Amino acid sequence: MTRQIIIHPDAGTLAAAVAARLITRLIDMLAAQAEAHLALTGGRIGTAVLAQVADSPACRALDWSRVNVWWSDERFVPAGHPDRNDAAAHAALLGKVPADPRRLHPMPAADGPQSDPHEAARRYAAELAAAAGPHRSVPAFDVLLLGVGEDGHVASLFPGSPLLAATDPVVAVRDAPKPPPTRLSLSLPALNEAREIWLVVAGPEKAAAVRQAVGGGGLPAGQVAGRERTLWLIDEAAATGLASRSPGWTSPTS
Ligand SMILES: O=C(O)[C@H](O)[C@@H](O)[C@H](O)[C@H](O)COP(=O)(O)O
Repeated sequence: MTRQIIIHPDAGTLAAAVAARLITRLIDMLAAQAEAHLALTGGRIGTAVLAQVADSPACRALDWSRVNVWWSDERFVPAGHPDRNDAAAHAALLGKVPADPRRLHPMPAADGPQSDPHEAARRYAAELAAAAGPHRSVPAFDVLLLGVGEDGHVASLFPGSPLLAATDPVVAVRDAPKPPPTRLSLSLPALNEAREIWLVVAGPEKAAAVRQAVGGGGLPAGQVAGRERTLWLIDEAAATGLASRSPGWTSPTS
């Protein structure tokens, strides 16, 4: 399993580079398999990546009809609410590509049939299991994108939360420090089923979390690892103070 830190000059370059990397990775994967499973998250840089994917001429080279799209977390608000991560993803990308609607798997909304977040979490877990294949509870996400909060959270798993020890694939979050407070999130075991996890991080306010997570400091962001590859894709500002050789990580300068 490779662990790599790749640093880009600024947030704009980072978003464009991650978009190019994602398109190429998905094209390569679809050359070897019938379908791909992509897991999206919310947040500014995550959404900026999706917008850059949509703007890339290479976007049309990807057979979107074979891409299953999941979410690693979602705000538990009514469907279509601007706070929804799937609303941001649809506006940035999914509404602009010929995706197969049957392969788009938004998390349940607060105004849906499961008005209780725990019930909604169970329903999404069932949807994941149905697509997972034998002996699995979630698909082996080919690429799972994550943003990282200033506090080192990923998806909607926050530092100190008892949900970090959850084993169910999907958890209901009631007291998220980042508004809105009620959310759904994949658990750490579900996140770590991914073949590749890409943590995309920009801004000086994230530098401390990056250093601590990469250094093994116990933050949620430091507890995710792809089964085949873990990439930290960050800009210079978020790399502030990062040792040029972080133990156990390779980087272009190493
Ligand atoms: O629902 C959310 O808000 C995201 O899932 C969350 O995990 C986000 O990715 C990070 O908070 C980083 O967000 P920024 O990139 O906007 O700082």
